[in-house]
Amino acid sequence: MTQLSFFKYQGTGNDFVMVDDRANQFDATNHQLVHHLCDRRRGIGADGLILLRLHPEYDFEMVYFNADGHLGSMCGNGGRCTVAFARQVGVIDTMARFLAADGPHEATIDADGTVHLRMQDVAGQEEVAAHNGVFLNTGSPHLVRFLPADSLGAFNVFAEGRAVRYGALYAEKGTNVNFVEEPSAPDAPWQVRTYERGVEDETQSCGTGVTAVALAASRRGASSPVHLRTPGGDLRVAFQAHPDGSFTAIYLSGPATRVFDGTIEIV
Ligand SMILES: N[C@@H](CCC[C@H](N)C(=O)O)C(=O)O
Repeated sequence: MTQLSFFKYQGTGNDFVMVDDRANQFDATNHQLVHHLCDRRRGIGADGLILLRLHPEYDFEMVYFNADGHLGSMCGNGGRCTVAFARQVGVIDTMARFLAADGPHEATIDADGTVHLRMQDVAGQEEVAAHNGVFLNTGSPHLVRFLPADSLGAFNVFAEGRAVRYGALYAEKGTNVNFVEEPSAPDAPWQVRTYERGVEDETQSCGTGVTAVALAASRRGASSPVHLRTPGGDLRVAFQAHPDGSFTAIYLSGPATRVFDGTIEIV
């Protein structure tokens, strides 16, 4: 029996077990252990687990696992939390250049703790008639489906999201699925609920998901920055949209909070 020290972070309710693995001691192939640590009844409980590792060319590397114990693709909320964590342990001050699953990222931290995370450029988006939505890759794959006014609150995100995630179109790799309601007034936020692949449930918020929604919304008239409201809180996405359908200078901004820390026995 050994003990693992961990920190718990959350960004708009998307929560993560954070491990300082600068000594490179965590066995990243131990999917069962990651799954156990993310278990809300038997472990610490989280939507994912993140290792903060050193990297020779960057301030640090972020290694992200979904709650199912397997390596995930990019995690926007997790990225913001890792930046806040890197500052907590003294790896960075208010600016970071780090490596994640989808490549390099830059970030800054405001005095109030807001983290601005630069996302990878996005080449475009694809109409998906079968699901009445659009598909984009913002570091993670996302289907965005727009719903009629006043329908998001009662919408069955779990059942509908799961059907798309495991459906014929995405069967091989799966996708995250976002359901969106357009703002009722010009300055109101876009409302988003997300079914997350790898968590296999609705989460309180998804950073790469709201980024996908903001870019899809720009094709429906929204201009940068787009304000988005998730069940776990508000996020902002700024970007430059180009005539060829691509997007650059994409920034995801929002809070990233340390919740608690501790140690857990592992076998
Ligand atoms: N919560 C994340 C999304 C993580 C990616 C995902 N679940 C996957 O691997 O498909 C976020 O904030 O972006």
